[in-house]
Amino acid sequence: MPLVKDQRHSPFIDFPPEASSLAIRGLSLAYGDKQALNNLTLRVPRHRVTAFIGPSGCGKSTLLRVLNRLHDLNDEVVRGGEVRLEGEDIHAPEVAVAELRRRVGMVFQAPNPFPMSIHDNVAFGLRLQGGLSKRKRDDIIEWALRSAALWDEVKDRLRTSAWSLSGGQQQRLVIARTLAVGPEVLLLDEPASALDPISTLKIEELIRNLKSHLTLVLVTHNMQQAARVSDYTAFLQDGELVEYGPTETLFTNPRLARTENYITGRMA
Ligand SMILES: Nc1ncnc2c1ncn2[C@@H]1O[C@H](COP(=O)(O)OP(=O)(O)OP(=O)(O)O)[C@@H](O)[C@H]1O
Repeated sequence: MPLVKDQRHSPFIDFPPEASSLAIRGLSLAYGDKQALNNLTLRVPRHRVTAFIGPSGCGKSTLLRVLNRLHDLNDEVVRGGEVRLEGEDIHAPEVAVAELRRRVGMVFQAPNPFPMSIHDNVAFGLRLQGGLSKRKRDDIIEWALRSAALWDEVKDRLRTSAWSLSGGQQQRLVIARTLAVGPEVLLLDEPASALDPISTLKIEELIRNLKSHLTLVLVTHNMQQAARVSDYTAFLQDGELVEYGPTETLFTNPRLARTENYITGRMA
């Protein structure tokens, strides 16, 4: 992936606009008096995995939630700056939030399948969109379950309750449900932190595979996980972007002492 400026001495990587999916500029956010994000500027490259890491409370989830406008209903939130998805301002008045959330899907820490069958979970968003024949819908459901590496485990019991699946399978079902409506970006907020090690590895493999056609943004507490799955890593502290670079560089040769102290565990 080409970079737009000499990265040897800068703690910030950058990408040309045509290689980025999301462009965040001068983004600040406060919950009432509590400043959570402070003047963040970064671009998220298309069809790559970008990890947000940093100590608890540094603003990782807040930043992720801005990207599909999950703060909209919180009257306390005051935001400044802008976020562009493929060049379009996501906060512009003409943007339909439901369509934005279709394009920018989100998966949370705890798997949250709906109380319905495996099939109906994946069909849910497709039915809301309407306009598809049953045959076409079933093809998309199979494609989404295959893309989420779940098809072989559920193809003979699509009509059973989603809650009969294991936690790891439920999380892959939620990913399939999100994929079914054709997002361009997938936001993952600690997607494996409630899962056992084997399920975690499956989710990580899935994340790596999905970047062939999706842009992925991963919030994780687990630095080994960020190192295993992401191409680029942004380190946040106290609501500020401290360093942003190729994951390998950030973990083996960080530019700043603050980053090094965090990744070596010298700072909680
Ligand atoms: N709904 C909210 N109302 C008020 N303050 C909030 C709210 N959500 C988060 N905060 C505060 O904003 C700051 C950033 O929180 P955020 O959850 O984004 O951090 P984080 O890096 O994701 O933390 P963690 O790793 O613990 O999940 C914290 O000080 C947090 O207490």
